[in-house]
Order: sequence, then structure tokens, then C-alpha cells
Amino acid sequence: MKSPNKVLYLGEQQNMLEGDNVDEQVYEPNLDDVQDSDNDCAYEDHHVGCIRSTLGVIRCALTQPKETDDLRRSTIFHTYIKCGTKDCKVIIDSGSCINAVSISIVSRLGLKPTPHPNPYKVSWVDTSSIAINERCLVPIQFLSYEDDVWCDIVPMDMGHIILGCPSLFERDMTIFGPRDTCYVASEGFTELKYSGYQPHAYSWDDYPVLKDILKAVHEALPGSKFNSLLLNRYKSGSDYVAWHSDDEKLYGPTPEIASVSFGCEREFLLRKKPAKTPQAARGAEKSAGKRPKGSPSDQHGFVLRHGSLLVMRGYTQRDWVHSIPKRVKANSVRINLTFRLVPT
Ligand SMILES: O=C(O)CCC(=O)C(=O)O
Ligand SMILES: [Fe+2]
Repeated sequence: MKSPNKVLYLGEQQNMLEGDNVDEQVYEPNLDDVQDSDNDCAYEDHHVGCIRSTLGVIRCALTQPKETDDLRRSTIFHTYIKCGTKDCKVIIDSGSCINAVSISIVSRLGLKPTPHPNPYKVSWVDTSSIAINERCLVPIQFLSYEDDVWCDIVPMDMGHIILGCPSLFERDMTIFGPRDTCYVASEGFTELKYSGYQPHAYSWDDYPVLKDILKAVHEALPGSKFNSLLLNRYKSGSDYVAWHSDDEKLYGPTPEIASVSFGCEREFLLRKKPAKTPQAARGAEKSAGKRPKGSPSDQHGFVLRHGSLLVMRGYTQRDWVHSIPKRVKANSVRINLTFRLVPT
């Protein structure tokens, strides 16, 4: 195999290119880290069988699913997030094109409705329709990730959700995202766990071609040492990887990750993680004289072409999240190999 044709380094010392705007994506929480909370009993939602949390931000429970070859939706699941100080239940729906929040959550969380810039109507099962005239900014927090999301305010109860939601037809729900993955590791370093999931570890000896690519990567990056590999196969533009950072403890605080891409070119997006507290964020901006949260320097996009090598190192995983968003125009398979080192 020839050496990769392009190397892109992401790390503390490196200048990063200005990129495209960052698209919102589906977040994959590490379910192990989602804390149970029983301080929210007043908001019990018996209909969804949730004992401690309430039904919160709903993505597109009422719109029609997009047309795909497969009638089933590939990612629809529920999880928990923090909205302000409350734990809320959310439904994440990959086929959704709006973010919505129920009227009752808006009043329970004391959120401020504002007129919708583009009011619209959602048809209901009979000939009537529901007018969507207002929206509000919902503060959300998944683990260390915080954001404010504009959500359309929708009168939503269980009837709306069950009748509007395609999950009844699902057979194959997954929280790991719609792409195929495979983990390869040297003997003794097989204990990878991510998003609450422990993949089977294959041996390098089972895949001589992967050993050859590893050799080429070691040659392209003198001094680097990798002993494990996560392979992703994106079958089409609807396969993606959601915003995440590869900050699993087993890789250490400043992991070096070499990412080789083959096949269909796809965009790789990077977004700076928000500072832990608003005070810290303000302090950091002031002291560093930097642009405020959400500024273009906090977002970057790169096109990963066939044969490209991207290297993330330093505090990239601690300070940034990355994703491969869905792209309708990406109409062929892409294989991505991320080589990592599990220190001994
Ligand atoms: O497919 C890519 O380029 C990124 C994959 C990735 O971020 C991962 O496997 O952690
Ligand atoms: Fe990653």
C-alpha cells in the first residue's frame, strides 16, 4: 500500500483551517455516565413509564419520516439530558427535521416562549392541524456538553407521540449510530468501552491488510506507536458519527489518533467544547482576548478524501468534539480507520 496522500494534524500547536458551519447532529451519550436522579418526581410521566424524569425535548414527533429505501428508521431512541437543573427525557429521532418541546415542559421549566420567526401548521390524523407559533431556547446538557437549542413549542401528549412516531415499526433500534464498526487490538488491550458498549476485539493477525496499513501509518508518522484500531464503514450518506470526543480513559490524557479514510469523501467537523461554567467561559474569553462562544474559530470542517490521513493529538479530545455528519450527496461507501495507542 502507498503512504497516505495527505496528512492533517489537529493539536494544540497546529493552526486549524476555517471550516464550514457545523450542522447539528444526534448525540450519543455514554449511558454509563447518565446519573439516575430522583429529585424530579413531581414531573413523573407515567405514560412513557419513566419514573424519575419528564418528557422533554422531542425531535420531530409530528412530522412525516423522510423517504428512504428502508422503511424502518435507523436511529430512534430515548435518553436523558439535563435542562437547567432538571433531568428530562428526550426522544432522539434521526429522521427528524425539527426540534420540538412540549408546552408542559416549557411551563414546568419556566422557559420563555418567543414568537416563531416562521410559523407553520402540523397536520393531525384527522383533517385538523396544530399551529406552531412560538419557540423557545432550551438549555441542554449531555455530560460535559452544554448548549441552548431552539425548540418549536408543540402541544404534545402521549397520543401525539405514539401516532406521530415511527418507532412502533422499529425492529433494529441502536444507540451506537448507523454505521458498521469493528475493533482490532493487540492481545491484552482488548478492553475498549465506548458509549456504554464493549465491542468484540478482533486480532491483527486476522486482518493482514490492516497490519499493512498500520505499518504505512507508522512510516508516515515517525515516532508514533499505535496498537489498536476502530474501523468505521459508512454505507451511504445517511451513515454518520455523532458529535463525540475519543477521550476514553484507557487512551490517556493526550491521545494521538491517526485516522485514514478510503472511498467516498466526507466532511469531518470539529467543534470546541464549551467551558465548564459560564463564569469560567467569560474568564477564559477575557483573559485570552478570544472571540465569544460559538465564534467561527470554535468550528472547523475538513473534507477527508480517499487516502487522506488526519492526525489528532495533544488536547484535541479534551477540548474539542468531532463528527461526520450525514450528507445526502455522499452516495458511496467510505471506510475510516482510526489507529490508537492503548498505553501499557
Ligand atoms: O470516520 C471518521 O472520520 C471519524 C471516526 C471517529 O471519529 C471515530 O471512530 O471515533
Ligand atoms: Fe472519533
